[in-house]
Amino acid sequence: MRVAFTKMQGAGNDFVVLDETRGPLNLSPAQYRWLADRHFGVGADQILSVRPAPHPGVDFEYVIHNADGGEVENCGNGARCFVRYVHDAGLTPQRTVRVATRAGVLTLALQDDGRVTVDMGSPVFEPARVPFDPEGLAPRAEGGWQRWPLALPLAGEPVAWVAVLSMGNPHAVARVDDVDAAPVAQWGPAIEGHARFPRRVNAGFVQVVDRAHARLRVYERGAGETLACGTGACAAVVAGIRLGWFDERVDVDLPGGRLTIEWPLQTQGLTATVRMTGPAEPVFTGVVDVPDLR
Ligand SMILES: N[C@@H](CCC[C@H](N)C(=O)O)C(=O)O
Repeated sequence: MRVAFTKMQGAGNDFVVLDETRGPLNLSPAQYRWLADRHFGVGADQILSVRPAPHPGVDFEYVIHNADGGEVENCGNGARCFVRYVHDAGLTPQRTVRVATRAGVLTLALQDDGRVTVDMGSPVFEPARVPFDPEGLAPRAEGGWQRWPLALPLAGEPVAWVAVLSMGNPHAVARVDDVDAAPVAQWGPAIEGHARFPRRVNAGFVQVVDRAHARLRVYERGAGETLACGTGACAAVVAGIRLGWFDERVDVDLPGGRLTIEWPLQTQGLTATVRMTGPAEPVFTGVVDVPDLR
């Protein structure tokens, strides 16, 4: 099957974007994996599909598949690329669009400077809704609220102290002294596939530089370590604000670029929504023959 695509990136987190507004491509998980493959396919961390609005009140449906072929609930860097794509491709004249995702409705706004701001919705802390099983895990005394952070035992390793929450998709955030020396390659897969997370989890490693500045690396569920993870940046900042490390606006430096995350906990409380601002850039367009993999 011949498939037209646009390659995009947001802070180095890269995507194959597919226009399915005129009909579904009905790709199989193996075909998503092929598109994401950096040797045999196009190469991407995630595949983003633009589909028609599934219900009134939204402009499009935004569907996300990880490089491993699995469909997931949310992708922050992808959301920024999504609005840039639908605007540049002439699918809408609007600079602000509302999209339906498996995690709910997101509002995406193109800024005059080319960056994009996304209202990522409210974080979710209830373990069952992450989903996460915290039963019997020891809290760190200084956590002080909702038993955060928790000691997650890793086979053959010391425990990882993780704050767990959902930004529509699941995240476990560990604070580290130096993100360059963080054990991302060892702990990332161990946390991602930990039995306490029935749908697996994205593993973030955050260094607090000061109250308005963080450094972050993320080992993503279904994609491995990426150059940036938007929902991971939101999760790390939300966790850090709740634990008293950060003020309400934080610049997060990831290996591929900077994202600015705002969460007005003090003024609006726990249901405040998280705003993420960052880049979204087209890289190239193309047409590929996708093999008939089922
Ligand atoms: N890169 C993304 C997150 C993509 C989905 C994630 N790997 C998951 O499985 O939940 C982002 O920018 O948020």
